[in-house]
Amino acid sequence: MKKVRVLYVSIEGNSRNFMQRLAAYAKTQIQENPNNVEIEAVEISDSTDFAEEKAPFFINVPTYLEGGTGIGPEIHEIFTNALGDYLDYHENYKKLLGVFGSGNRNFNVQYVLTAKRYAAKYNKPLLYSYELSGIQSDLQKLYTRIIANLSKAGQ
Ligand SMILES: Cc1cc2nc3c(=O)[nH]c(=O)nc-3n(C[C@H](O)[C@H](O)[C@H](O)COP(=O)(O)O)c2cc1C
Repeated sequence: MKKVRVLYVSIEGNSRNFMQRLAAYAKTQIQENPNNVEIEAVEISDSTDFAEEKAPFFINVPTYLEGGTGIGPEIHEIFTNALGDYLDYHENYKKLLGVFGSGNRNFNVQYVLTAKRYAAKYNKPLLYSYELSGIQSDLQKLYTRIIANLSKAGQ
């Protein structure tokens, strides 16, 4: 059975909840079709040991920014930096296939800006974004993007 890792950050629990539901959703899809892909959701935090990723993977990151108006050059990421460090470790980012992002539309132009910034920094596509802990259709759409992009990458 094929399996892919999705590395994620979660400070307040929304992304963790989403990723657990995504892994459970993938299991239901595998029951329907054994060729579907299992999701290994891996939380990255300040206490995660760095490791070299062995296979292509995705990331899922919420938005936490600080500084200035929020969109100028003076902004910087808060709370998600462990993921950036993990991606840089042994050039893990070279195996990164794409980025999923979450946020809150109340932040207007800053909506899912962290994921956009990660995508731009590592020159990878932002494949999907959703609000807070997402809804069922987000799970379905994001899972479809995972399957499509794995296949595009020849996995
Ligand atoms: C201090 C703080 C700053 C945030 N800044 C943004 C933001 O700039 N843009 C955005 O779309 N969402 C922003 N959010 C919303 C979070 O990204 C959103 O609640 C997300 O689901 C949190 O994920 P988590 O619960 O997994 O940590 C912010 C939330 C907090 C608490």
